[in-house]
Amino acid sequence: MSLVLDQVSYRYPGTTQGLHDISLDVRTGELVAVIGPSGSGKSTLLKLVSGLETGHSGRIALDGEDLSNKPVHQRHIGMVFQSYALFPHLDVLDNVAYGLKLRKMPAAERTRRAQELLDVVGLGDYAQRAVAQLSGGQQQRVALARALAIDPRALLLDEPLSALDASVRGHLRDQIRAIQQRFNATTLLVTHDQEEALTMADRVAVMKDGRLLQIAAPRELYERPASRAVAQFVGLSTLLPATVCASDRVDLGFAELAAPTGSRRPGAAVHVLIRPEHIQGDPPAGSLNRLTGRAGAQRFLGALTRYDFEVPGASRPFLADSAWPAREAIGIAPEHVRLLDD
Ligand SMILES: Nc1ncnc2c1ncn2[C@@H]1O[C@H](COP(=O)(O)OP(=O)(O)OP(=O)(O)O)[C@@H](O)[C@H]1O
Repeated sequence: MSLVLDQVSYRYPGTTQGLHDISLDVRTGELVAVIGPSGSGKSTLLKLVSGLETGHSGRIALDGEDLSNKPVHQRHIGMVFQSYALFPHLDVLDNVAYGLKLRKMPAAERTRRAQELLDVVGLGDYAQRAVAQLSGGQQQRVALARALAIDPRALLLDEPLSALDASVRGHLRDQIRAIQQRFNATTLLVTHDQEEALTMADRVAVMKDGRLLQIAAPRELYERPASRAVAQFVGLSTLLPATVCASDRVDLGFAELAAPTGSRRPGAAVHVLIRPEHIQGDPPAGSLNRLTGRAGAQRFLGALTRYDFEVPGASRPFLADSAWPAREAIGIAPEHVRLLDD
């Protein structure tokens, strides 16, 4: 089942907030994560796909079928929310079987199906437990089992892990991804956690102010952000204004760097993007793109130290990751100096 949004716009009545001209497709079995600052429209997007919010322009279609006039229950979409939204008066098995009961599946069959899904999420022995006796992570697995039980045409996950402890989150992230792949479920995942998005998704969509800024595979998004807004939101970096001064050089004001400038002309205003892991400490004197200065604030992160490196004249320090902070200079290979057009 492929999910297609074609020029979808939506405005909350009486406001200017909503979505503006969103086009994106989620291929069969693909997991697309939607990230963006608070208020960027991530939840609104899921609500429109699920049918919890209606009245958009443009088209939302599942395998070619327009969903616009279908009520929530006829869309056949599985949903998992941040708040587990389980029924406290039903036991675990009945929670999972709930959607099947609505769909009038015979009792014996739905018990078998619900038990099967509980086995998949590793809670086969918890079928008769009360929901309140489960941990947050277990409740979220029940919610996932319930969403999958109806054999959904698509799966919508809205911040499914954000209420959980960090230790549970990492494990459950892997589990959800494995189950999503096993079911070949076409999935939209909304998260404010970019690490979650980059690790779980086939592609990541970045939203801001109700618009889609970029959609790309995690590595592509990280290595080739389309704009400064995306670069600032995805991963850590140093971003500095610069001017192209020759076919392979940019001028930062306080120094020049060798960099691939593509087809840009001298005088073009750009921003230089440098990722922390691409900064080399104390390169040999005379090497290309060597900048002298001194290390500032340091944060020890175990395997590496993240530190600021201050270069005289620069408006902000360079952010670098390495085993040890540089003593007197940093270096950046030209291919790791990325230019973003202003
Ligand atoms: N029911 C509503 N009525 C009016 N405006 C709304 C409503 N719900 C959301 N908005 C506005 O629409 C915009 C998008 O909200 P949305 O909840 O989709 O953002 P989000 O990216 O999911 O944010 P967060 O990460 O904080 O959950 C925001 O400016 C928000 O204030």
